[in-house]
Amino acid sequence: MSAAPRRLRAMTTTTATATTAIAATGLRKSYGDKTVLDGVDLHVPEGTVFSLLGPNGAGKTTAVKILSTLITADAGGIRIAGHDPATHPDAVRGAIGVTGQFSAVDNLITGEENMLLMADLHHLPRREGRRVTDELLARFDLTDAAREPAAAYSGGMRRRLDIAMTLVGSPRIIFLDEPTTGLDPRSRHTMWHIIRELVTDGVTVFLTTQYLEEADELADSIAVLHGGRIVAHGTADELKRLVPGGHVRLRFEDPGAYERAAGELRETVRDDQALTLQIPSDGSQRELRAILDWLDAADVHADTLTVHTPDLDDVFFALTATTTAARPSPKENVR
Ligand SMILES: Nc1ncnc2c1ncn2[C@@H]1O[C@H](COP(=O)(O)OP(=O)(O)OP(=O)(O)O)[C@@H](O)[C@H]1O
Repeated sequence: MSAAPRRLRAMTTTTATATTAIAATGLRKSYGDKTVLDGVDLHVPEGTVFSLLGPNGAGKTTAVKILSTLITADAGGIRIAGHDPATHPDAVRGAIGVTGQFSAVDNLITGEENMLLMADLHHLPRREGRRVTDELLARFDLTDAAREPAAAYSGGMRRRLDIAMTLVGSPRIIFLDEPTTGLDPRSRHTMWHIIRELVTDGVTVFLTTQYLEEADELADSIAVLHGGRIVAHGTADELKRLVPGGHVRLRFEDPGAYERAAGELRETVRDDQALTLQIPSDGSQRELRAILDWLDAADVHADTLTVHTPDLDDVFFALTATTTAARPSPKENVR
């Protein structure tokens, strides 16, 4: 985990009086007889990264659309940068930027033209628009490609241009709806770097993501949306403490040693194909020593021993288990 979120976490937990950038209470939204948001409360202090997690169809985009004035809630109170979107939508729009799953980039014109168009939309004087465009294109490593049509950009470049366009209006709050979906690992890391820089500049980031690792890396605070409600809320570390799942994994190359160990050890989860045993453990030195002592005493030789502490994936799948299919990660492919 990076140093920046830790620093921010410490800051947000100690600064109880921090100004609130985004607040929602009792947010409700239904489409026909389908209730998507069923009384959602959110609180995001200024200058922090908040991540809304939830399985597909949980209502994350709906929440972003409501908070960013694109649609209205059926009920609930909202304050964005101190403004009520129901009564002062323009004030809210002036304070926020939104980068959705569907890009605002016009593929038929160049990156530079997209930026200048955005500067015009924000009524920036010509020279100021030019300056901001050049500065942002340089910041997002797009200067060399500035005069190429956006259609020729890679997915990562287009996503960077999209965020650069959002920043033309200098928003203090940015909604990023799945900003790294479909990006390769390198582009994803670049995006994470951009998000961290935004926060360093004091911008508040509201992030929805399908990648738990992304929330773990970036977010000061995480809420899990499920069944229309926030089912858990806290820092990544707080959420990880909610679920058991720590274990030590022993892997054997010799089937005989594996069988002997499996026969002796109680409370293990066997994987007969991979010849691994999973022993519940908090990963403490005391428990590891006990396992090693037992292996020595039983004269059993494990080829590898790895310690697994619960991660956000464990939390997510535990909290959203009722409608989410079995966890696909190969590391959970244990019988
Ligand atoms: N305009 C609409 N009319 C009817 N139903 C809608 C509308 N918009 C969203 N929904 C439904 O509301 C639910 C929540 O959708 P939403 O897009 O907010 O979920 P999400 O958490 O962002 O999902 P994903 O991760 O797949 O993007 C879904 O069941 C969706 O089909």
